[in-house]
Amino acid sequence: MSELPGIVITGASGRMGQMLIKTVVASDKCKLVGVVERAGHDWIGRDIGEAMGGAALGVTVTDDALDAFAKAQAVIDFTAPAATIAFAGLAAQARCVHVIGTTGMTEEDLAKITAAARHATIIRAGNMSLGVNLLTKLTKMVSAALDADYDIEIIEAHHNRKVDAPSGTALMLGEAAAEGRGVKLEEVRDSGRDGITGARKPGDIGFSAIRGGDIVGEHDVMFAGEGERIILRHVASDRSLFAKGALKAALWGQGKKPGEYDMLDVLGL
Ligand SMILES: NC(=O)C1=CN([C@@H]2O[C@H](COP(=O)(O)OP(=O)(O)OC[C@H]3O[C@@H](n4cnc5c(N)ncnc54)[C@H](O)[C@@H]3O)[C@@H](O)[C@H]2O)C=CC1
Ligand SMILES: O=C(O)C1=N[C@H](C(=O)O)C[C@H](O)C1
Repeated sequence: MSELPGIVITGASGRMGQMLIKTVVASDKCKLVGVVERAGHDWIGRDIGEAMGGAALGVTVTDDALDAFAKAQAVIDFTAPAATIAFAGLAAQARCVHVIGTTGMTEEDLAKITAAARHATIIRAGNMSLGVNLLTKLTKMVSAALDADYDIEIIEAHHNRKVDAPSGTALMLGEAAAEGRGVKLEEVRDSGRDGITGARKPGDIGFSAIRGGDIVGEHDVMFAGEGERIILRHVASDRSLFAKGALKAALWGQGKKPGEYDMLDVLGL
């Protein structure tokens, strides 16, 4: 029997890190071979199962990412932009598939990811769920069918610990809406209205962000016309959704040529 692919999870103590560890441990298609946290974190050196409050898993939390990646076939990374940029170089060096869920990256960060993808298989998406990726398809379709008399507004809601806005998902949906209209999102994006903003500019795509409590992730794409509104909605109620999508991506990426892929490639949408 051939060896199961070994997976490393970065950001091991995070909300997504812990969910990903549970998902990988529960899978019979891969094995957990490493977990990485930032230098100085008090979980470094501890068994990850015990650190998470359960039974030992025989995997020690490390801050030596390259050493962990060298023993793996894939890295699943839901951390922060600066960490993800560094991991992209290390995953390429270690010849690991790099699955990136981290959001909040700048254009400059994304250019670095594209550069790393010349030598590595990178799968990146602001949302790894099947539902949201389907919603991007629907958004593009509806946007293409309607003219600019329908104002497009994207409204997202997340928990009170989220650090970036608009969410990665909202931006994916905005890109899809812009593509449907045949325009560039950066030319029509309107985020964070406040004060005397003036009337809405026709053709703009607006973004609003709600932050509160333990909301996992909710996204509406509203097409507001004269006398009607069409609203496409996705509600995530459990983070395991994202972790299962990320693991699917890590397995799908095995043996794929270096390049930048997304969840539409993984899901065949
Ligand atoms: N694409 C998707 O489907 C989803 C993406 N996300 C994104 O994933 C990211 C993480 O989200 P959460 O888990 O909620 O955040 P979190 O704050 O709970 O976890 C982030 C973890 O990364 C760790 N970290 C930071 N720098 C590091 C470094 N240099 N080395 C190793 N570990 C490092 C932190 O210590 C922390 O444990 C965010 O950007 C979020 O938007 C979250 C859910 C779904
Ligand atoms: O930070 C989160 O929690 C989430 N982040 C992603 C995003 O920015 O869209 C995906 C999901 O909505 C949860």
